[in-house]
Amino acid sequence: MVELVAEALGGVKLVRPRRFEDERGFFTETWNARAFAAIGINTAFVQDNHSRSVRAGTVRGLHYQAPPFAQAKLVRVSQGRVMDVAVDARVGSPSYGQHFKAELSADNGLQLFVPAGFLHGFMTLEDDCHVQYKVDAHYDRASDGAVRFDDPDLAIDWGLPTGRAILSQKDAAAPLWRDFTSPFVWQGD
Ligand SMILES: Cc1cn([C@H]2C[C@H](O)[C@@H](COP(=O)(O)OP(=O)(O)O[C@H]3O[C@H](C)C(=O)[C@H](O)[C@H]3O)O2)c(=O)[nH]c1=O
Repeated sequence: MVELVAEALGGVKLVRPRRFEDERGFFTETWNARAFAAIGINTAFVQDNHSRSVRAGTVRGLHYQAPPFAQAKLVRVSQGRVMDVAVDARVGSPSYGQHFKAELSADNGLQLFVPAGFLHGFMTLEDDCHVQYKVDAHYDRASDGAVRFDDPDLAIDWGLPTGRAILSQKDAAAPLWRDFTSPFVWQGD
C-alpha cells in the first residue's frame, strides 16, 4: 500500500509506502509495481542509483538528461535528510519554471516521483546522507545537463544557506535559468 501524499506541477507526486513497525524496527516495500501503479506511477525503471553525500549543505543538481535519454525518477533517502526539488522545464507548460520541493528522510520514508521534463536536485540537510533513486532511462553522459541550483529566477529555498554549498565542478559551472534552452516540450497533459 502506497499513500499519495501530494501531487503538483502536472506529474510530480509525493508518496509514502506503508511502514510496518515493530519492536525490531520496521519493514517497508520501497518499490512495488502494482502498489505504485494504483496511484498512477506505472514507470518501467531500468536503473537504480545510490549517492552518498558526506556533508550537510551538499547540492547535487539541478540536473536532467535530454531526450531521447530523458529520465523519470523515484527518489528516496535511506540515511539522513535532504530537500528534494523538481523544476518544471517543459516549454509551454503552465507551470514552466515553477518548482515543488519536499524534505525526504530516512525517518519519514517519503519518496518523490519526478517525471521526465523536470530538473531534479537535492541539498543535504545533515551530514552523511544516502539517496537512492530509480530511473527509467540509462545514464547517457552526452545528454547530461544542469542549471544553477541557486538561480535567482527559480528562487528555490533549499532549507540551508546556499553561499557555502558543496558542489561538483559541473554544478558550479551550470548555466542560469535565463541562459538555459530546455530540450523538453509540454505535451498538454
Ligand atoms: C548520474 C550518473 C553518474 N554516473 C557517473 C558519472 C560520474 O563519473 C559520477 C558522478 O556523476 P555526477 O557528478 O553527475 O553525480 P550527481 O551529481 O549525483 O548527479 C545526479 O544528481 C542528481 C540528483 C540527479 O538527479 C541525477 O541522477 C544525477 O545527475 O558517476 C554514472 O555512471 N551513472 C549515472 O547514472
